[in-house]
Amino acid sequence: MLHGTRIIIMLIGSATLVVICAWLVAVQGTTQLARGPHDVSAFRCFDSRLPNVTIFATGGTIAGTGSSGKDMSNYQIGALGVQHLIDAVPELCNVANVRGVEVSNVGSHNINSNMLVRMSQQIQRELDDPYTQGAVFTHGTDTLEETAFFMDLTLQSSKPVVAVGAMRPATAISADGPMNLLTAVSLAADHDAWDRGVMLAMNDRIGAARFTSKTNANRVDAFMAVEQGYLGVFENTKPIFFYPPARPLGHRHFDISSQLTAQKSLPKVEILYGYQELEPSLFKSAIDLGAKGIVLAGAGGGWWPTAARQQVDAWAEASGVIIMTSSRSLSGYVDDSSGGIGCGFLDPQRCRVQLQLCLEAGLSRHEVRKVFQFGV
Ligand SMILES: NC(=O)C[C@H](N)C(=O)O
Repeated sequence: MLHGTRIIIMLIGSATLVVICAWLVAVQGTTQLARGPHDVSAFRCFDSRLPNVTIFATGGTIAGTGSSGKDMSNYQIGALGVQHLIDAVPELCNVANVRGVEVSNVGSHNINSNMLVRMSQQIQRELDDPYTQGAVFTHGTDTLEETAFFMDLTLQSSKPVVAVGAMRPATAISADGPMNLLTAVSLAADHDAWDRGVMLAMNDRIGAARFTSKTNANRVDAFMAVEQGYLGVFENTKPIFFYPPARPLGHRHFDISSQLTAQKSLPKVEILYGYQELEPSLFKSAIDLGAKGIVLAGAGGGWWPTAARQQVDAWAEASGVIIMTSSRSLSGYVDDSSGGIGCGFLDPQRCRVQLQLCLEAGLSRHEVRKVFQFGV
């Protein structure tokens, strides 16, 4: 009898222990995410089994509204705040715990290097947070590629960062913003997306920030990586990659965490366009206005009129301004043969961004050449 009671007591004790352990594991599971730096109430909805993804909003057409469903060019940019964008896609709650941070609400033609620096520092802090699994930033599409490339060069983390925008305002019939946002968050929440740098999620496709550009001013399928191709696609909203994770050759990280204050802008770099009968005095004006570097969007492999070239070389020599040569063609490689430092595979706008970061880092002309012409 005594023996039987002892067995029953032992059984009850063990069962209680199991229940307590299970409860502790469950509680630990929920509190681990909830206990993060963010109050759970900051999330639109919260499920401890889902990853935490932060959405940084900057404005653009994705946050724009027009007066009618067919208005796709004359609309108000930046009419909607980040919470509105999140609330418009309740399906986000099945994918991730999303939290919105409004960085700005402007058309992307008004983004400047000071805003880029601040946003990069904000996103980096978020990625360093163990409770955050990925980040998304919404942005106007016109200069999306510059911001995405800047983030690619300055952020350091295995976690996914996804750039997203829309070609149609939120009020348009068949607005593309909500689906683009859902795929972007799905990508940022997906473990297969780790170690791939900053990506773009536009029109059911995944592109690398280094190579994907806006190739059409109006159409929904505006973004392409003409030469290098996409990284993957979305099937429904699930990201499917073509290849395992990799970073492009020539990728280099620029640490902007310490040397820049939030008030500071990056060194001034101008872009000039190459054409028949190019007027060289435009370069002189850019130098006189304080440019530390000039990128020429030259013809073909970076060519421009020989007389203009010689004149500009003399000015550059006297002033110490770095002249870079890129191409006005949609894709291709530019080396040093047409003069200046060739931008390699980078288009003029990306060449400008990388040169700004090189100048900020204090690199010499020789070091700048090495950054752009890796492997040559
Ligand atoms: N589709 C867009 O987002 C274009 C807009 N003008 C912008 O870049 O802000």
